[in-house]
Amino acid sequence: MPPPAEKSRSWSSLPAPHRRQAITPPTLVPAANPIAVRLGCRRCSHDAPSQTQRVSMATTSAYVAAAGGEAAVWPCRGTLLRPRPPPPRLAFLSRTPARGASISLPTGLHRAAAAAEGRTGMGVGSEEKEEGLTWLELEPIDSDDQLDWALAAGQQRGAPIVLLCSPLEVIKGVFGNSPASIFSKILDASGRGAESTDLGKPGVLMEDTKPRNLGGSLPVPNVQDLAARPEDLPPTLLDRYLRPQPRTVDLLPDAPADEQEHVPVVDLGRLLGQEHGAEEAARLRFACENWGFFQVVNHGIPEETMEEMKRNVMGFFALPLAEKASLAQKPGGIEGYGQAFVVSEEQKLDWADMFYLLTQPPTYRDLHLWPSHPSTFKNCLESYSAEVQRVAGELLRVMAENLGVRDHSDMTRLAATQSTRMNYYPPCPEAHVDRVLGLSPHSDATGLTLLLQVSSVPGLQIRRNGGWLPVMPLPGALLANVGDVIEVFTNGKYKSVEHRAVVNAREERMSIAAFHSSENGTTYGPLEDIVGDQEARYRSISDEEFYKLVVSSELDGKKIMDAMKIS
Ligand SMILES: O=C(O)CCC(=O)C(=O)O
Ligand SMILES: [Fe+2]
Repeated sequence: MPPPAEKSRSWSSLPAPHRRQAITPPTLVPAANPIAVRLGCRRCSHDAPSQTQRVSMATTSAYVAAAGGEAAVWPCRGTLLRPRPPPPRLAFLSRTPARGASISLPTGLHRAAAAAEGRTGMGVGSEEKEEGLTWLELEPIDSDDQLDWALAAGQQRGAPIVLLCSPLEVIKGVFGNSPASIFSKILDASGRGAESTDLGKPGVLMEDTKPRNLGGSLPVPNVQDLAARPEDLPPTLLDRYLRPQPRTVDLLPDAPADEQEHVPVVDLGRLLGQEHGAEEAARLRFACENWGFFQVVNHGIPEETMEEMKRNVMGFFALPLAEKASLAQKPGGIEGYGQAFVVSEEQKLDWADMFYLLTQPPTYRDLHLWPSHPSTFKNCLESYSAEVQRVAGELLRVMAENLGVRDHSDMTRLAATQSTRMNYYPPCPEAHVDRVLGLSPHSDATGLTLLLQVSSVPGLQIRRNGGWLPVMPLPGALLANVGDVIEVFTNGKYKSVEHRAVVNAREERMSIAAFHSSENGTTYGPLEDIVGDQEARYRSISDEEFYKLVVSSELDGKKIMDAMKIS
């Protein structure tokens, strides 16, 4: 669904109370307090009742990330922030388009101003009732002077400022100035200078969009529900799950039982350390070149975080169907509870349900779809997803080194976004188990996947030497695999590997796959440093075009890569 159209607003068109602030404009001095700057959006993906609330939702994650704080967010109902001490550095966060630049300040001051005018709340609605800091839009900025004014206002109030920006061309049009000079002004005003951050490059406007809707899947029955009453499964429906060929026939003929030990293991602690770094990097290179899959151990994610994530996912899938269904995918969208990649009534269906969420960066999240039960789910997913994203970034950096990519960010940008797919494979009636698959053969259409298996029930199989090799993750390990985007970036040097999930007659199985990719609005194509003087073997296309192709296709081996190859 397109975002709600924003009312066009300008400084002078604002109602008077917005402008009546007792601030002496502008004498910019280096700030004692850091100013949090967010290049972001003034819209939310949902219909908030007021502009103000949209802004407050959009700024939440910026503030939280900048302040290193915690937040509990209720879509359209306001935001409760529990700030922690300010961050050591200025943070540039992710970006989405909006019509104009604006600056936001904490609401307390607005409340004071509103109260002085005998008004209550300036349209903040339920936000007023929450304790703690909330955010309000202060003013749109549409000139250099106004920017100075707002920065000075922020300084005077010692308040964190959230700057919400438009796409690059709008900024250029409005300010007639280069974005870099605007941002260096902000950096100077913050007293932080041009420090770099983990989240972006200061002085560089990173133009971006919230993910566009790239399409969805045809609706399918809920498999957990079908599995709960197999006797009611009509033969015509069952037929949609039964594949022509028993799954056992294509198992690797001679796969020794212990073959899975050969899926390479990479020790992240060693990889990042001085002493064994080179040795471990060679292991990573070998895994990427020869397997496309490896297990990551010693990754630094606290065991408790992993275990809690598993408990929450189990708890979520154990909820009554009606409660899960309240988080169902919307028609034409992929995020939420349901299934993906079903594009025709004829195709064979997977014996599984999935719950899919955009998890990083925080501004990409649709918090409507984050479950309230189990009550720990949201916080847990928040911590888990950040940890996993860190691991992805670290692995990608060493991959860049291994590949001789000079600017590591060419690879590490593939950890900029993350989506999390929680898979639930119910037990399948014994009589059919051999002809039913939990997840059709596919390669992952993103950059790097990190998979956490929830229990010890086996199910994952990878394509190897012409057959299917069962893989059982080591306890506490994450299973990593190279996705299609890395295959394209590396011009085929690292290949994504087909895999599938089989089902079990008696036991349910769950897995949590975190897919990492670049921000929206980029191009996918072979990296120059890798192609060198050779031929590019894959086409370069926009990520949007790429993902539209992915979402509108049935999961079918490496079909997407075939479409990307230059023949
Ligand atoms: O459940 C599994 O082990 C595999 C999941 C997977 O491949 C996916 O979600 O893409
Ligand atoms: Fe996968």
